[in-house]
Amino acid sequence: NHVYVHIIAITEAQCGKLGDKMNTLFLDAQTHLKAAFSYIDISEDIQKRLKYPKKTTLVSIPVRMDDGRLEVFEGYRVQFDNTRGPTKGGIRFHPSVDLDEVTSLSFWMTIKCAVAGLPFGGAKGGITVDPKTLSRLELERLSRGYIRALADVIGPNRDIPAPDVNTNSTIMGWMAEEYFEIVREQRPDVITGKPIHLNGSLGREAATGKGALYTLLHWVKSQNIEPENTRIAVQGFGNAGFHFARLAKQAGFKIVALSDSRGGIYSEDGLDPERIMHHKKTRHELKAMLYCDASVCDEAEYKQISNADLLKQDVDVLVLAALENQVTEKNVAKVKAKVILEVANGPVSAGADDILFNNNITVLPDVLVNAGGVIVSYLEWVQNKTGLYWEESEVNERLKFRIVREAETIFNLARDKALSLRTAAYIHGVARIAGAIKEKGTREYFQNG
Ligand SMILES: NC(=O)C1=CN([C@@H]2O[C@H](COP(=O)(O)OP(=O)(O)OC[C@H]3O[C@@H](n4cnc5c(N)ncnc54)[C@H](O)[C@@H]3O)[C@@H](O)[C@H]2O)C=CC1
Ligand SMILES: O=C(O)CCC(=O)C(=O)O
Repeated sequence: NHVYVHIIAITEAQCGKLGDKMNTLFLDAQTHLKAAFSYIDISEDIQKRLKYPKKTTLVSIPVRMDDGRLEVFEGYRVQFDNTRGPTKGGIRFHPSVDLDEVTSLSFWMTIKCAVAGLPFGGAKGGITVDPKTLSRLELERLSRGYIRALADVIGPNRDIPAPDVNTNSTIMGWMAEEYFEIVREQRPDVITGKPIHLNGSLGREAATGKGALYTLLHWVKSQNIEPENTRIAVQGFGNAGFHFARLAKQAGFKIVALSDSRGGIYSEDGLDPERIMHHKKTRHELKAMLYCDASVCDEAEYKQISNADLLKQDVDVLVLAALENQVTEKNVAKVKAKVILEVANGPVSAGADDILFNNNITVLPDVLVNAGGVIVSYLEWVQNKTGLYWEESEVNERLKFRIVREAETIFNLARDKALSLRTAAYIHGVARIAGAIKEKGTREYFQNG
């Protein structure tokens, strides 16, 4: 029965019916594609091609648990489109991972890699698991099992995974090592986001947050706004949210609210993300800051807020750096921020996005804002392929150059055509994908076999 459900799910994903059946994220994500199509001269064939994931793989991963039990986990890898190059995208470990979510994330990766001008298509993977319930050895066995199950599907010139929610450089290191064992060859270019000691790139850890900051800085400059006069609330205090908050404070912005999955804190005087991360690491929750002695923390007054409260803060910029569908038609009316910075993938639903546009709230879109991660992953892949490793400053320069260049194009397009920044970003990315599909010739589209 279990296998049967998997086969049905794959068939439906391949037939593009996934959205209709599950009626959720993938269908919502595709709305932006439709909006972009109306501004581009793009054939019906190409439009149709972009609605279907190219390849969907579902695997079961048996793991021997520490107490001797065998547990079987569900794993996914969706390779959405590889017209512009090998597919690329992270691996998520989370209880909510399912085919709908992974397909949507693989679609966003396809648009993002094109927006960033990288020679990659898009993919995403995941395992339905709460990694917090596993021991370190169970986590390693699960990570290695994922690669054993998918070794034929990924590859340095085929599909290159990377970290996403609840995965990190350590897990990428285990995965890369497992792949080397299978292919009997050292191929560091098979996975990015690896530890520095295992041929990872300097700068990858902070790249997503840093890219988001470069995009925001370019935006405030275009609007003649000073960082010092800009108050920010950040939802999500993991890899992307923490590095963004840390670097934004350094750049002069005032971070007044932060949250993680267990709740948030607010301070009118401004928060220090590095100090808060230190407390989170020792006490395992961001709110630990609330209980700590003022002499250990600092003089600021902290107030506890809920995740829902964070979204309603009267700030200049609301940064969404957690999961998808955080601002929807249900809560969008409560958003008071003037700008939303989408560091997470898909944090604003399509319906909410339209309302925000009509209310003159600027949304800086995920496919541009969080592209810093995959841009530095690309730089890691290039370094692995050439064997020549760069200084961190060189990596950061290349990241900045690329993301600011694409941001400038998108900001100009949105201004000239009076479009939302998201529609402009999709037009920019989809035009590159459509160009590649067209140049590839007609074999796939007009002939059998
Ligand atoms: N890590 C990377 O390089 C990239 C990550 N992203 C996206 O950024 C987002 C965050 O990813 P990471 O930082 O890597 O994951 P992470 O696992 O390091 O951190 C996620 C954070 O979100 C928090 N969170 C979860 N649910 C929440 C809620 N309802 N309210 C507030 N906080 C909540 C968690 O407690 C955690 O602090 C995801 O959408 C991911 O796809 C995008 C591009 C690259
Ligand atoms: O670094 C990468 O290859 C992909 C990161 C990712 O999963 C994302 O941008 O959502």
